[in-house]
Amino acid sequence: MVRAKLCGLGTEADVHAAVDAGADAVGFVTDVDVDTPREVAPERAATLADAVPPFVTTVAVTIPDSVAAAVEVADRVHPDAIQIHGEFGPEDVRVIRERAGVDVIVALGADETARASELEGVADALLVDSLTDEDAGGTGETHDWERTRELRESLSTPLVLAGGLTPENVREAVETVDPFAVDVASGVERDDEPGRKNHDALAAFVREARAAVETAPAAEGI
Ligand SMILES: O=C(O)c1ccccc1N[C@@H]1O[C@H](COP(=O)(O)O)[C@@H](O)[C@H]1O
Repeated sequence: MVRAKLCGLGTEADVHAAVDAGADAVGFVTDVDVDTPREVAPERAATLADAVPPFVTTVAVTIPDSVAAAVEVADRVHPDAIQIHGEFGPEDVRVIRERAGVDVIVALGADETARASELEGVADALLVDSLTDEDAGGTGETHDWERTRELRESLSTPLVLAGGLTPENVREAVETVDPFAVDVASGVERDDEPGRKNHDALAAFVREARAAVETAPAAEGI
């Protein structure tokens, strides 16, 4: 069954709603040098992560400008995993894993197939997103899912599908790409308050993702 990460949470109420919705992972956007309504300070991310019960993975989502900055975010937030955006290579990821002592999810663009191969077996997961020129996510834009399916088939590292997912399109996205997990930020937000979550949309997103008919070999015949 596909897993769901609900990302960009900024309040305790949104954290509880995400957990109640059945999230497998929750994300806190912190230390990103871009303009986004989802950013929280590392200390706030740590407080929110503290409110997450066992069996739900906490993820610090960040755009660090160095390996040391990535480790510092992990040290300040104490997440279960860190999601790094930026031009990090396999050796960087190895060092971050070792120094931070947490799983490392590397965000990359859907066309970065060579980089994905380099990071295969080094990163704990690869998150394929529709990134901006600054390597940021949260764009609300989808990408070519057929291509991402081909990438997924070429990798054994878990692939997380992100970028423009919503309760309305996530079922088709899962059926097309067959990812390990899906990730959403802007597609489950309130219209009247950017950055805050629509709690009905959080529940609908998880429900729709899990309603998808999956086609991965591991799921066949079960
Ligand atoms: O959400 C953000 O604003 C953000 C900023 C900087 C780096 C990553 C960010 N978010 C990540 O992007 C995905 C996809 O976002 P969306 O669903 O297209 O809005 C999100 O889940 C985060 O992992």
